Amino acid sequence: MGLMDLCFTTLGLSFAVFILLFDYMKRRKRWNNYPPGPVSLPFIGNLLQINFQCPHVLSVKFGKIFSLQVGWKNVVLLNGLDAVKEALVQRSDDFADRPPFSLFDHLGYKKNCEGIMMARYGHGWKELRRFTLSTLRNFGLGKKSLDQRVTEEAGCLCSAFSSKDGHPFNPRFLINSAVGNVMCSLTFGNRFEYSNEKFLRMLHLIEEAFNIGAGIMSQVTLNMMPWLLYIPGPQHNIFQPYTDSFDILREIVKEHKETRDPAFTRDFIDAFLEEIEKAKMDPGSTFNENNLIFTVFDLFGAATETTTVTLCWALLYMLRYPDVQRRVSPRIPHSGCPCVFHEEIDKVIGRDRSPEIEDQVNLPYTNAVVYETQRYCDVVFAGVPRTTCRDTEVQGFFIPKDTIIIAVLSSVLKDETVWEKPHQFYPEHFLDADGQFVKREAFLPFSAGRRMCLGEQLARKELFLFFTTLLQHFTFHIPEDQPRPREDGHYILIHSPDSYELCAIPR
Ligand code: HEM
Repeated sequence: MGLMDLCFTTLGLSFAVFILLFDYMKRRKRWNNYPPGPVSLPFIGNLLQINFQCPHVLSVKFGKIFSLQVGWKNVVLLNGLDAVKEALVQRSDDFADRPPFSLFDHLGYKKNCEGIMMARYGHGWKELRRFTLSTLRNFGLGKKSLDQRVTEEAGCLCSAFSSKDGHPFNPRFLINSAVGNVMCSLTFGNRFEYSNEKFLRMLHLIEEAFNIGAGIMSQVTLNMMPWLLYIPGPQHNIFQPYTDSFDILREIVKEHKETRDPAFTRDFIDAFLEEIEKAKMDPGSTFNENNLIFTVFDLFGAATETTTVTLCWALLYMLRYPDVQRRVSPRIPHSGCPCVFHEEIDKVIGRDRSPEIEDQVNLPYTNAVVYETQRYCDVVFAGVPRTTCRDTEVQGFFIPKDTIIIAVLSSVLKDETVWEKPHQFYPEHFLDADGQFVKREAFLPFSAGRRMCLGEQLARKELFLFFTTLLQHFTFHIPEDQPRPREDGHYILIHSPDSYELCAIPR
């Protein structure tokens, strides 16, 4: 071997040792009492050991609070009611941040212009969340109340189901259109026909963007290896549905600006434009036009998939558990079981008027079925990632600042120490001995604490009113010659049912 070769080999080896040492230092845990976890591999950490469908499976070995290494990022998973509640509720402030997400950095998200879902915890997020909550909650804006908008849409959804004349169909598309329309009504001031091309394209783009944002490529690969975005390749295609959605929203905002009457606020976009006007002199304000686009996009993304998928699960459970369906709405022939709850919808609401949100208190069984659907299908099964804003602790474990936190909601909704039948569909979880509805502390499908779901009230209304109106008008059957739909489904950020068909028979 020549001197030159020897030099290169020594240099190469030194470099390799340096890189391995650097990687080791990055992955080394220098804190006492940091949550335990599996041994991590150089550079990729525990990436190969993560079970994306059931992230809490390692808790069997490491306990309810355990750690993972994803690349050089420290991740801690919290499982079970006690750990999740202590972190998200009792130490709400410490766990209120979101991790940086390189996908969004490349889309132009920056301080005070990062929408609401992935916004870093701070003044901008607080201001925007307060504004969004009060604008959606006090929807005295425009001519119609929020309840009226949902009820009207539930009627349109029933007409669309009727048009299937009892033939088999997959309900997902119609439900998604109805749920999307409620958001359109709140944010743009009007609903669309389910066949409107612009509307369909927007729903399609949002779904595509949601799936991309939730996919392995953006969640893990681009976050771990953001340099991939600086070289050409198919990874750049992931931005298209986002930029196309932003273009559609930009056009809608432009129309609003042209037709806006400052004396009359029609919808969320008008209300936001008013805030932009007020904040004109403040260059650091969170109320700016790009942030309006990102916020509306977030609202659609957060609201449509979650609510649509939950309603699809609700109908799937009605097919799988006809006894439950019969108790909610009695027209399915049954074999002589006592009719304690059976006539609930017919008895309380009848046929001549639409269900209203006030009916909830008089429909304990129906309400329990909706709650149990959310518990059992655990749509957002691993929550949305959080980050610690400062050094903190949970259940005696030390968790340093900037740790990514996964509060596994599924482990709370199916916590074996809390629920009587955690792995069964059992509406009685939400009923007391007298058949009255009871709320449960471990019912956390919307998460908890500072960053908990902002749309809970709206989602609750939609789930109850859509479900009750559909059950008032139809009985649901599995189409002849089709198998009973499966209840395991698939997991990509949210837990969705595999596609299935049903027959909606008018009652
Ligand atoms: C069944 C329906 C829904 C479920 C299960 C659900 C669940 C969730 C969950 C688990 C989170 C993460 C909270 C956390 O980080 O701890 C979240 C956040 C969020 N949700 Fe929902 N959601 C639903 C419907 C909606 C609707 C209808 C809206 C729209 C109005 C909405 C808007 C949001 C927003 C904006 C956030 C981010 C909040 C923040 O970071 O401050 N969600 N949701």
